[in-house]
Formats: sequence, structure tokens, C-alpha cells
Amino acid sequence: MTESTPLPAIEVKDLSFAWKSGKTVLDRCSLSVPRGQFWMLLGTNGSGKSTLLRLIAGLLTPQVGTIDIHGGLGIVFQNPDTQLVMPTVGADVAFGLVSERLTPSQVRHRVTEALRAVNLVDLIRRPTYALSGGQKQRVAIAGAIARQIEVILFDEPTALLDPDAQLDLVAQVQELVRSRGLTALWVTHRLEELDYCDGAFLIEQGKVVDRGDPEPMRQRLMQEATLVDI
Ligand SMILES: Nc1ncnc2c1ncn2[C@@H]1O[C@H](COP(=O)(O)OP(=O)(O)OP(=O)(O)O)[C@@H](O)[C@H]1O
Repeated sequence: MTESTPLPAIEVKDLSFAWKSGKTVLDRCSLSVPRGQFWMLLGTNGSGKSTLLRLIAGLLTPQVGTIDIHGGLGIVFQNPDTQLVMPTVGADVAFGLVSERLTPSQVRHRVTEALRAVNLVDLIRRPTYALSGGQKQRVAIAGAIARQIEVILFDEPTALLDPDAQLDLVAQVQELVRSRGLTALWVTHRLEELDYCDGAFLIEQGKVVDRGDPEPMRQRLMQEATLVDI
């Protein structure tokens, strides 16, 4: 970290978490994602990446440690079918705005602007069942943008996408982070996605064991036989 590193948007300090069964998943785990940057979280199967994301999102409560988030927070999950709730694209993006006291024209403006940001404005009336997996993920991202969320967590959002849609989605998120000053933390197994991020964390046995520039991390992981399954 240099002196010019922006303040953190996500700051996790000494987080420990065990399931009721007693299985410890995180053991004094710490990480910090600078504002306006795109960071990825890597680790072998079962290393605790999804659990960490759910703790950051407030869906689970840690036994020990602190989590500070600067700004509103949204999460995009692996399976887009579990998070689109309305029959059409426009209605789904608008659904997240119901708790805000907006006029119909403000809602229309927010929805259109958010869909434009993910290049889906032409599909505003399309039934959500008639979207590809990548388009569904972009609708979920548009929902967060419409709510003017600043921090987005992504839990393996490309796991169910084909390779073209996978790279389109990660490139889109890179562009949104740059153009809108969002902060993103993205869990992945796919090393080729590291090309698009500003930095990466490697989690092993419940701790962040490496962090920094993505390219050296990718080189190292590709050489380490034990981490081939990442
Ligand atoms: N609801 C749950 N109850 C009990 N144990 C769980 C639960 N969810 C996950 N676990 C366990 O917690 C550990 C960490 O799981 P987690 O899903 O966070 O790992 P991950 O790094 O995201 O794995 P993957 O890459 O396979 O998605 C695993 O051993 C898993 O079996």
C-alpha cells in the first residue's frame, strides 16, 4: 500500500467465524479494499470465500472481529435465477427502489440510467425468463446501480456463464468501477479473470495469506500444483 492508496471502502479486521457444528471457517481474517477499486478473492474450494462475502454483506454474524463498509452495499450471487424477482427487466430493476420515496418519473430515470450503464436499456420490457445468464447478472448489477449503491460484492458471478459471457461480465464490471467510482470485491476460481482487477487476495485456511497485484499472484498460482484447482 502506498501513501496515495484511497481510503478503504471495505475493511475487515481479525474476523473469526465458525459454523454451529464447530467447524472454523475464518480465523482472524483481515482485508481492506480501497474505494473505487476492483479486487478479487481467490482460494481453494471450501477455503471460506463465500462465507467471508456473506459476513461482509451482513447475512452472517462473526463471532470475533469487525467489518466496516463505506457506502451502500449490494451483492450479486452465482445463480442469477435466485435474485431476479419480477417478470420483466425494467420491473426487476425498479423493484429495488420501492422503499425509496421516488416519483414515477424519478424511478423511470433511475431504471433507464442503470440499464444504460450495463448496456441493457433496449431490453427494458423483456421478460426476465428470456434473458441469457450473463444478461441476468447484468440486470442484478443494474438493480444495485439504480439504488445508487457504492460497494458491490460478487460471489462467483461467472460460475454458470460460458467463457464469452464470463469475460464480457468481468470487463463490464471493470468498466463500471472505473467510470462510476464503484468498489467491487469479486470471488472467483478463474485465474483469467485476474486480468481485469486492480488487486487480489488469496485466502487459505481461513486467513488472507497473500494480497497485491494480480499478475504476480496469477503467475505464482499457476506454478503451484496445490492450487491448480483454483
Ligand atoms: N450453511 C453451512 N453450514 C455449515 N457449514 C457450511 C455452510 N456453508 C458452508 N459451510 C462450510 O464452510 C466451509 C467454507 O465454505 P465456503 O462456501 O465459504 O467456501 P468457498 O471458499 O466459497 O468454497 P467454493 O469455492 O467451493 O465455493 C466449507 O467447509 C463448507 O462446507
